[in-house]
Amino acid sequence: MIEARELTKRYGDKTVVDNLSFTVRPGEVTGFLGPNGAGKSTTMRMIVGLDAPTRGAVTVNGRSYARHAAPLHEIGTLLEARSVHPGRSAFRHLMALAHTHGIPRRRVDEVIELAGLTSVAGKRVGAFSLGMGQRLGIASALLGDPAIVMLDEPVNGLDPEGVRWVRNLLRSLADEGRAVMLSSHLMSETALIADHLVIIGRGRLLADTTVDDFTREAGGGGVKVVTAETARLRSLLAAPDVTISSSSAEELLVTGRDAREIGTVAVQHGVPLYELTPQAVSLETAFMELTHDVVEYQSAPADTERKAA
Ligand SMILES: Nc1ncnc2c1ncn2[C@@H]1O[C@H](COP(=O)(O)OP(=O)(O)OP(=O)(O)O)[C@@H](O)[C@H]1O
Repeated sequence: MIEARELTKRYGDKTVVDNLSFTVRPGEVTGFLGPNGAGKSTTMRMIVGLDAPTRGAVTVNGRSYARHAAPLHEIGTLLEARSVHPGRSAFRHLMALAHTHGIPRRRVDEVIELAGLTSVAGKRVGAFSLGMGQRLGIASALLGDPAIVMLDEPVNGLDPEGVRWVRNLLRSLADEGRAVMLSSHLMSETALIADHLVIIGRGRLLADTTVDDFTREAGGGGVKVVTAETARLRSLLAAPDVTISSSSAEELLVTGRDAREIGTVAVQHGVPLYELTPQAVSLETAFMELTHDVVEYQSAPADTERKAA
């Protein structure tokens, strides 16, 4: 479990992490999201003691990272700027790490296989592709069989097979009871992997919620109903707290009643429905809405760029 309490980091007069409290629980994948410069990497660095908080604290399995005698067994990490000696092979890199914790060679072989690196284990790390480097980073994170796994942008540079591998791996790590935290810019990917979301903007907590609740609440999207009897269904559903709009002859967008309620009314009155779809917004749309005001590096709208060109 990772517990951050009032975690704050200032660089000069700039507060990059601001009074941040959140918990990463065992058995769950927690997605850590925020626009560029929001403070995600700084927070992750503080979790593993690479940066010291200006105020507040963060613990890893109950104590600060530095107080663990064998931290690789507590938390395995993949952080963006990871230093791997380019002249070393993947095997030798992992063996060197294993030596620091008395981890046997058997475990090194295990994580090499788990990460799909068997055929390149003897190759110089300097010659690795971005994706292979990511796999090696994940293998290193898992070496100590840690209770917590924290990965900064783990699917960065991976091909679709690699992305699916990370997704399945993180799911199974959480299902084994580990606490998994990942940061990502890929909202749709995070929606597939994460159970829980911690979203920050300009260093502050914007949302601490589940993926389902987040998209549902941000959505308020209503329910799309397709039927040949729109007029009849409209009158059956009419109520002061119900809003119904229509974009075509057979399509209604109903807000104020969920799909189950609409379906029940339709069946009770013999109105055939061809479609009944809750309009949940995508995580990406919900994220953009939430973080719109706190984006540090705002791009110009595409049409402005075109005009300027
Ligand atoms: N050592 C440092 N000195 C001064 N400012 C820093 C330092 N490290 C980070 N910052 C600033 O802190 C802010 C947060 O940076 P951080 O890298 O934590 O954000 P992030 O959410 O990980 O961003 P990204 O998604 O782009 O990786 C940025 O404005 C960055 O410029």
